Amino acid sequence: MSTDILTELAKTLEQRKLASSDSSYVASLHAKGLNKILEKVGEESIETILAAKDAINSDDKTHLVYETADLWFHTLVMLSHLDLGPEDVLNELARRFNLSGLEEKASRSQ
Ligand SMILES: N=c1c2ncn([C@@H]3O[C@H](COP(=O)(O)OP(=O)(O)OP(=O)(O)O)[C@@H](O)[C@H]3O)c2ncn1[C@@H]1O[C@H](COP(=O)(O)O)[C@@H](O)[C@H]1O
Repeated sequence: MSTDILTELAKTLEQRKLASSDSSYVASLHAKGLNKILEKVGEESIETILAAKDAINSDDKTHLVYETADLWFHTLVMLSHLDLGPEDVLNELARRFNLSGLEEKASRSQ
């Protein structure tokens, strides 16, 4: 489920590169260009940091999850704009995980 949604969302983001910017937020970001997309990544990063600071003294971490989703979403738009996708980042994380030997340790402990 979790990686499926990344894959499906990435497909939609790719399609939005060719869509009209009138009715699509993502198409409007692509049309405005990389600097606008990076501006959004920066804004969402700050909002995520502030939400994390609030979350430390709260039982309700919903706002932090919401802001993190905004941040992940805008980084996916950034990757798509540069002809990359979530699989590139997931492959890199998998490479690091395998390098560290954690995968082997995790399967032994199951
Ligand atoms: N997951 C998202 C998603 N998350 C956040 N957002 C938008 O990201 C924006 C970020 O919030 P802000 O408050 O900063 O936005 P804003 O003030 O409208 O933006 P700016 O004018 O500052 O750029 C909001 O407009 C949100 O609606 C998203 N917009 C779209 N998606 C997905 O992308 C798909 C394609 O979207 P469209 O291109 O709009 O069809 C959708 O089906 C969704 O699955």
